[in-house]
This record gives sequence, structure tokens and C-alpha cells, in this order.
Amino acid sequence: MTSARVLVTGGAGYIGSHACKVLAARGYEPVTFDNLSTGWAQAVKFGPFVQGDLMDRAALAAAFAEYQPVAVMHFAAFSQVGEAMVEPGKYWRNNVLGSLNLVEAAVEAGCLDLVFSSTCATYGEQDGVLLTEDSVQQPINAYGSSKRAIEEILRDFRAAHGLRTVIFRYFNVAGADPEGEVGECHRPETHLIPVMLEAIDGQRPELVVHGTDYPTPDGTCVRDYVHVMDLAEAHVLGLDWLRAGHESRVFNLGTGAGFTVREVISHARAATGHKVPHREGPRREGDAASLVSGSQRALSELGWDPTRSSLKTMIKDAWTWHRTGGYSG
Ligand SMILES: NC(=O)c1ccc[n+]([C@@H]2O[C@H](COP(=O)([O-])OP(=O)(O)OC[C@H]3O[C@@H](n4cnc5c(N)ncnc54)[C@H](O)[C@@H]3O)[C@@H](O)[C@H]2O)c1
Ligand SMILES: O=c1ccn([C@@H]2O[C@H](COP(=O)(O)OP(=O)(O)O[C@H]3O[C@H](CO)[C@@H](O)[C@H](O)[C@H]3O)[C@@H](O)[C@H]2O)c(=O)[nH]1
Repeated sequence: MTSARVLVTGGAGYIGSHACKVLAARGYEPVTFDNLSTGWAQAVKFGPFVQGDLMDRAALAAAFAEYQPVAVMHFAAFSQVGEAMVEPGKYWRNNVLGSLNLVEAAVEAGCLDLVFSSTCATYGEQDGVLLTEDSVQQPINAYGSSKRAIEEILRDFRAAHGLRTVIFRYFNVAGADPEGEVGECHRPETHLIPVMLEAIDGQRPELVVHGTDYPTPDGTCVRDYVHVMDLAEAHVLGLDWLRAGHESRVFNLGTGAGFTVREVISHARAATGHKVPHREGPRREGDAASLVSGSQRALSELGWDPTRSSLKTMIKDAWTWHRTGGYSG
């Protein structure tokens, strides 16, 4: 019997490739659909690869026709806050129009279960409160706005076409597959933890701390970090939730523990045994002071158990992956 196939957009990227690994381990066949704009063909290890662009409706229709997936996991997007501030059109076009194409193609193909990567960036600036799924969504950058718009597209397609969705609003994803098959590899890297690791091993002169005058305990931004393998596990739970006939649902994926940039730097020293060369710089436009999940919903309703999401484990796994050199080409 063939395994149930899942179309994974962005499956060649950081989070999508880890989701493919966990899908395959749970008996699904992940079919990656990715244009390799920020992903890697070498990261596609657990199922077929369709090199295609969300902007190409014909390529999407062909992928649905050929593979007949039972569901979609939609990771493909541009996702850097700093870049979104200077190139908002790039974010609105790729993320929103690309997602609209995907959702229309899925509905046309009768593939109505979809798991979507949204973000806590849709909550924006909220005075340090813990964020639940019912918190108001008031993004402060084009990336967050584009993701909120996609959530609205999904809502309308649920009502009109019977689409069924699990929307995951992730907090900050970190770490790597502890078995080293896949990991985080962005060129250039912008995320805090891999940037710190590049500074430690001399691939860049130093980490620049973006802003030290935020209204937080030490003046640097607070984020809630979650391990990419825990996140991937949550996606399979979300998929199974839909396939079991449950209602469409939104889940935050975070741990509820917030860490400042300075705290992450000191954990990195402890986890790697090396000092992180760093200096203080100005704020990065578009950054909220604090984003921390205040929700237990994924734990109580999905039975999610994020066992790897301590900062120590995330930094250790990222460091182990980093020292393999990542992907090449
Ligand atoms: N990394 C985080 O901390 C984080 C947090 C919250 C939400 N997210 C969301 O998770 C998803 C995955 O993020 P990631 O960190 O793995 O990013 P990533 O850049 O590593 O992966 C994105 C993948 O999508 C592909 N892609 C982009 N546009 C495409 C298009 N038009 N057609 C086909 N493929 C396309 C890229 O080539 C890449 O492989 C994104 O939707 C992002 O917004 C990430
Ligand atoms: O060189 C750096 C990189 C980051 N930071 C800070 O570290 C924190 C985390 O930054 P980063 O790792 O770039 O993540 P975010 O900007 O918080 O965005 C990530 O996390 C969001 C959820 O918070 C996701 O939606 C995004 O896709 C994902 O890129 C922020 O305060 C940054 O200002 C620095 O000080 N120096």
C-alpha cells in the first residue's frame, strides 16, 4: 500500500525539511514543492522533489494531479523581518499571492486539509503581555502583515469551499535535527542563534545586538524559542487532528519562556564553551520588544510535548549541525 502523501511547500527549507523527516517517520510520504529561493535540494531527503514556484499555477496543478496528496503543509514563504521592512512588495507578492495560488489549486484538486505556518509576528507590539491565540493581531512589519492576510484568505476559503485548516503561529524556531540529516542553512544567515555560532567560529567578526534600549529586563528583545524537531512533531499532530475530523483550529507553538538576546548569548557560551564575540548596535526596524506565548492549547488539545525546547538543547543541536558545514553549493 502506498503511504498517504502530503504536499510540503517549502520542504527544502529549514523547518519544512525537518517536517518532511518527521512525516516520513510517521508513515507519510512528503512531496516537497519548492523553488529553492532560500532552500536546498540537498535538504530534500525523505520523498519526491518537485522544483516549482507558488507563483506558477500550472506547476501547482500538475503537482496535485501527479501526487494526489491527502493534505498540504504550507511552509514556503519569505520570512525575514529586517528584509520585509525594506522590501515589503517582495513579501506581499510571494507570501500572499503565492498562498492564494496554492489554496486555489488545492481546492480545485479537492485536497481540503491544510496546515499553515503562521507566526507570532502577526501579534506585533503588545506591551510585554503573554500572547494567546485570542490576542489581537496587529503586526508591525510587512512579513507579519502578509501572514495575517494569508490567515484571512484561509478563513474565507474555509467558509466558501470547505477548506479545513490548522494554523500554527510559531514563536522563534531554533536547533536542528539531532541526527544531523537536516539543519538550518540560510545564506546570508540572519537568525540570532546561527549568527552567534558564525561569530564563535570566525565566519563573521561578531554578532551585532540589535537594540539595547527596549523596555525589557536588560534592554534587549525578548523571544520565546522552540526546537525545530518539536515544531515538526506538532505539524504531524496538526495533520492527524484534521484527518481525524476535528474542527479547524489555531495553535501557538512556543514554550512560554522568554529570553533576552543577552541571555541567549550567555547560554551560547555555556552550551558551546566559547565566548560569543559581540557588540551593541541600534535597533532593527520592525522588531517587537517581546514575543512570548502564553498558551497551553497545543499541549492540552494536540497532546504536543516539546521535549527538546530548552535553550541549552537548541543551541547544542544547532552547534553540532553548524560544525558539519551545512549544505554546499
Ligand atoms: N524560522 C522561524 O523562526 C519561523 C518562525 C515563525 C514562522 N516561520 C515560518 O515558517 C516557514 C518556514 O520558515 P523557514 O525558517 O524554514 O524558512 P526557509 O527560508 O528556510 O524555508 C522557506 C522555503 O520556502 C521556499 N519558497 C519560498 N518562496 C517560494 C515560492 N514562491 N515557491 C516555492 N517555494 C518557495 C524556499 O526556497 C525555502 O526552501 C515560513 O513560512 C516562515 O514564515 C518561521
Ligand atoms: O544578528 C542578530 C540577529 C538577531 N538579533 C535579535 O535577536 C532576536 C531574534 O531575531 P531573529 O532570530 O532574526 O528572529 P525574529 O526576527 O524574531 O524572527 C523569527 O521569528 C519570528 C517569530 O518571532 C518568525 O516569524 C520569523 O520568520 C523568524 O525569522 C531579535 O530581537 C533580533 O533583533 C540580534 O540582536 N542580532
